[in-house]
Amino acid sequence: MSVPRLSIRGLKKAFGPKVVLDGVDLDVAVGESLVIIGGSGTGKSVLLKCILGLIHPDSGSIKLDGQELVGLKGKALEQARARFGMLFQGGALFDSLPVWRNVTFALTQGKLGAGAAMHKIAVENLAKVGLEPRVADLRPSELSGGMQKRVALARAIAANPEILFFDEPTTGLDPIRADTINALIRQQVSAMGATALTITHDMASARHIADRIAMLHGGRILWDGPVSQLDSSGNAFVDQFVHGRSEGPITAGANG
Ligand SMILES: Nc1ncnc2c1ncn2[C@@H]1O[C@H](COP(=O)(O)OP(=O)(O)OP(=O)(O)O)[C@@H](O)[C@H]1O
Repeated sequence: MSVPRLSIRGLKKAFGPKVVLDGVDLDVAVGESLVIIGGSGTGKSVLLKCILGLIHPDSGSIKLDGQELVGLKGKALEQARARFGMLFQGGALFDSLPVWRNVTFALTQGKLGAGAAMHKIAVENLAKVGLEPRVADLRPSELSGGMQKRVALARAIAANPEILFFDEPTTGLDPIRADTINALIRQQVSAMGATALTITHDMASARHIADRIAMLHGGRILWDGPVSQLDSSGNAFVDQFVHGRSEGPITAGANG
């Protein structure tokens, strides 16, 4: 078997007495789109932040192509992160910068300069997400929520990363705009041959984006399988979550 692009073993993280991750094991294969589902407060964001190196886990391992990420610092961490593209919840665009500067932010590391070349790259990436060239010169605040998400997606893909992370990519969008974003994510991930890891509690989005789904609950991955098996998982927790039932083994408020 080939080495997974991302391999997580025994990952633990607690904040004081509150155990959030309690031994997460998860592999993401090269070119696979994996979606992590789970209720509010189950630790999806904490897991993502551990992978991105924004939170230090208490123990466990996160390997990228076999290389340990936990404990990486300085240049080595920067090099690993350069392979990542990220779409943050809410877009996280800079309103003080025009759209084209936002899209090329990772390429310029926030520095100004190389204007014409960067503008061209921004326009090319905006086209990939269905936005016209004129959008490049607008400010994020002049765009609708759906357009802002597209700009954020253009920014995530602009540096041609090998691994894309999507944090609640459809939050705040109506179902039609959400579906457009899901389709664009699917399309771009395939076109780039990238590996994708998404966290969401939007089941429509999960079904659309995923090759494989993993459910985080009680600090662990309690089920993972192909999206085609989601409705026949035979797991009462997955069933309850997927169908949004209030009755079942998951109790509301259990995770804070
Ligand atoms: N820096 C922190 N300090 C203390 N507690 C934290 C910190 N970050 C997260 N937590 C706690 O960890 C738990 C998991 O939070 P997390 O944001 O990962 O949940 P989530 O699954 O992403 O939820 P949602 O779907 O609502 O975004 C929560 O109880 C949260 O309060």
